[in-house]
Amino acid sequence: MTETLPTVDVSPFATGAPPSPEQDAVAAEIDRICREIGFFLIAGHGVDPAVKESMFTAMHDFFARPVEEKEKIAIGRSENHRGYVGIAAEKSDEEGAADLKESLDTGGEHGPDHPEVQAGVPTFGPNQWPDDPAFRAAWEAYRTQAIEAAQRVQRAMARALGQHDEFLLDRPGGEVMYHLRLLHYPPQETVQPGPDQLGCGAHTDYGTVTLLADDGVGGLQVMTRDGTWISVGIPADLLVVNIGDLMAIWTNDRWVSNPHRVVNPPRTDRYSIPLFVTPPFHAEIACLDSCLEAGAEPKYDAQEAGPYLMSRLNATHTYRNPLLAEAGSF
Ligand SMILES: O=C(O)CCC(=O)C(=O)O
Ligand SMILES: [Fe+2]
Repeated sequence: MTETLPTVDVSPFATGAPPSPEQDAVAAEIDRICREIGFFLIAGHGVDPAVKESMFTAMHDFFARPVEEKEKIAIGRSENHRGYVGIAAEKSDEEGAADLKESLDTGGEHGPDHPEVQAGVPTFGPNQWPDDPAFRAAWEAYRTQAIEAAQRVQRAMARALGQHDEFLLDRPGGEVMYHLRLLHYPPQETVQPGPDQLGCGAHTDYGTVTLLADDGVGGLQVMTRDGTWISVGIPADLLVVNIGDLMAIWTNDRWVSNPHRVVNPPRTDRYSIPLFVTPPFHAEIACLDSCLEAGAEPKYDAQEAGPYLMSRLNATHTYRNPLLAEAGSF
């Protein structure tokens, strides 16, 4: 069954907007939705449709290249988790089969003088670029606008949680991390899924929030709090926002980090672009007082954001974990 997720207009939280009653209404609406399902659609995100379209065009061109060319920028050549991940080189569901998707992982572009690079923080450093000048221009334009959209959402969420508006954007422990992932799911006929094999196995996201654009082909499925899988369609002018594990820890599960997965479409390719937002590498994530009901205990141990992220990447990527590859079905 395809469901329509609720839509929230986040434009009142545009960078520089003065405080307004509309903002309070947006924050209250997000709180109401995320208590039930940690997935919703956003309008008023500020991403120009032409900028999004150019990003999809550039990624189509990249994924259409021969695999040997894509492997020249393989993620295993990067010391900071950026580059190409081939088909079946990741297990989003550690217990399940390998993912039938390929990706190009990108993050902030950090030179050798960046303090976090100097400090050897493993999520900071240079990207590996496709050999295509148009790619980088399209990427820069899209990433800038997607980050602005994610910041609108983070301000609204901070307000909803009774914190000051910049709470999620300005944490001790470094810079908020924005990891832009370009994903390609080939058609079922091409990849021939094994039994229970998916484009992206069931998983929860690891960070604070994820902002997702897709090409309208469909295939994303979300598990609701009561354990039912629903298929989610994404209207062309909207983006999806979903809650990740660190936000569930911060809110003591007031907001849900839903398992979700992707099925390879029949007879057509699917392309999607998640922007993963993770708190600063050294930020301590512990249950917020505003989310702890009287007499209740925190459900989760506090986590340091970066090491939590790395533990999840180590558990799911073959290039980080040779044992995972040996475990079979890769
Ligand atoms: O491709 C999608 O729609 C979702 C991908 C996803 O869930 C992920 O990369 O974490
Ligand atoms: Fe995900």
